[in-house]
Amino acid sequence: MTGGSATRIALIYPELLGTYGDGGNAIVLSQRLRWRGLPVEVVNVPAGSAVPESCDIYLLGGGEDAPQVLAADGIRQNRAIRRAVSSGAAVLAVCAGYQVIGATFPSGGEIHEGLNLVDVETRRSFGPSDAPPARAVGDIVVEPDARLGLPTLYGYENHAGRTRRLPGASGIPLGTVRLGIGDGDGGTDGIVDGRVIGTYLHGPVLAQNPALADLLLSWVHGPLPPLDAPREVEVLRQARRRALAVT
Ligand SMILES: NC(=O)CC[C@H](N)C(=O)O
Repeated sequence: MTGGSATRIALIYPELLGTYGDGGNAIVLSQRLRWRGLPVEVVNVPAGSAVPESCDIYLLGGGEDAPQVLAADGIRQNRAIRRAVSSGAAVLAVCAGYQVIGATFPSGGEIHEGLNLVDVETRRSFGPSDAPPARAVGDIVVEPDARLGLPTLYGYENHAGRTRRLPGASGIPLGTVRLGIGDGDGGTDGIVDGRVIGTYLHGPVLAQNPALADLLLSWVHGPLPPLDAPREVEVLRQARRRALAVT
């Protein structure tokens, strides 16, 4: 994006993908820009409306199985997010959003087409047994891939789906699960492919992990001025680390 223009943050279909409070990610991103004196515009994209192509960061949150089908169908009406990504936009997709940006995901006993932005697929189970695993509910702690230069990620998860990379998938897992389930493939959570991030972490994830917010912002803005962030965030992160007994 160019020098003085506002960073545009699109909150996609919050009525369908807002069940778990992930709309807070838009608040965190915009506040971290405002604290730095940088202009920002949050673009609320109501369910069913055309997704604009002109945004810098696209946010998709978590939702229930049926709403996420509606969301995928609506977003697919145009290819705005795909075109924006190929022009340098970033995406943060959480839980249902993560499933939706992949190739396929389950809902109502059927497999639905995702947006194919990242090379993952989601099912109720990838195991041999007919009985799917229990819903993944609780705290989740992820050690991010070292290449991302991020500290430990904290959040909570609440999902039935299990996600895995497709053969030959591009991108890297967001990180290694130290507590919780994540993708459920035996150790990873999420994907980072170019400027597209998918993850199972709610929280909102950017409120608990401001370094991840700044990574997204730096991708679309370039180097960010230093920020004298409120100390409370780090105090809360340390308290969380101790409470979860993750060393
Ligand atoms: N928290 C969510 O977004 C849930 C996603 C999806 N409906 C599942 O249960 O797997």
